[in-house]
Amino acid sequence: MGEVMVHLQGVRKSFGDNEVLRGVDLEVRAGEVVVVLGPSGSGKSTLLRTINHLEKVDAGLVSVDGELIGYRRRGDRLHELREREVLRQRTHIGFVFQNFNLFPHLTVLENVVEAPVSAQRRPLDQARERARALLARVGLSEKESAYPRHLSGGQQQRVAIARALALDPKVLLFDEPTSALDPELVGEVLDVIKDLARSGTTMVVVTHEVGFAREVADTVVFLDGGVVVEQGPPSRVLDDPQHPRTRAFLSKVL
Ligand SMILES: Nc1ncnc2c1ncn2[C@@H]1O[C@H](COP(=O)(O)OP(=O)(O)OP(=O)(O)O)[C@@H](O)[C@H]1O
Repeated sequence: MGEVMVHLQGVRKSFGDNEVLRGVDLEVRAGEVVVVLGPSGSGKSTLLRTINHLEKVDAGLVSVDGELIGYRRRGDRLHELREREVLRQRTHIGFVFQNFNLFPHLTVLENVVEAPVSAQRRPLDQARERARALLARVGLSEKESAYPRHLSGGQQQRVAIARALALDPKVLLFDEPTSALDPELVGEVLDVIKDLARSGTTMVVVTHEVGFAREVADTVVFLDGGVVVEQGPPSRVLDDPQHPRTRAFLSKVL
């Protein structure tokens, strides 16, 4: 495993009086696949969203590749980053949403080309060439001229993964990437994520797929009530859980 790529320290987040994250520490190293499991409402999506500043933290620090997300240190004080700077940082972080979030009026190829051209100012020809290579990687070369509405959910999610990769992210975040899919389409999306894991992509995956966690995760993080109650290799957390909350969760889902 390489250097620390994502670092969360004492992260807290409330929505009104609902305290959703209650002091989360997390470290993700380059090339590591971290799978976050936990009951519904435990704060998994919120945790993921703090990593690219889609949610602003109330307390604690988040950094990606050594850069503070949302804040800059000046002397010993923290100053909030301007929106432009947050957007720049976000281009180093790929995010794959549950519901794909493709642009409906753009073709598959245009969806993948859009971010590197608009957010990273890459030349169009170069972005197109890279997008075609990524569509080949997710097995969708023949669909480059189709519109999202003509694709299955699994195909749309594979386009969304290609789009996230087009930014050459330092880390790729997945928020329940298969939970909006019909069961028969889940496998094709998980296969793409497994392929990325094998090639050393740094990833944080929030999912309910315990089998996937067992097969792919280097580290399983179990979140409950906004705190990490247990973390470690899948062989330990899933097969020999130490915390009663982890045991209770696994007895329901396995
Ligand atoms: N933007 C928001 N405004 C208000 N409350 C929110 C917001 N986002 C999340 N919450 C609340 O935070 C809590 C945790 O939500 P979160 O989506 O992070 O949990 P989760 O573990 O991902 O759940 P699930 O597995 O059901 O997706 C929930 O009570 C939710 O209602």
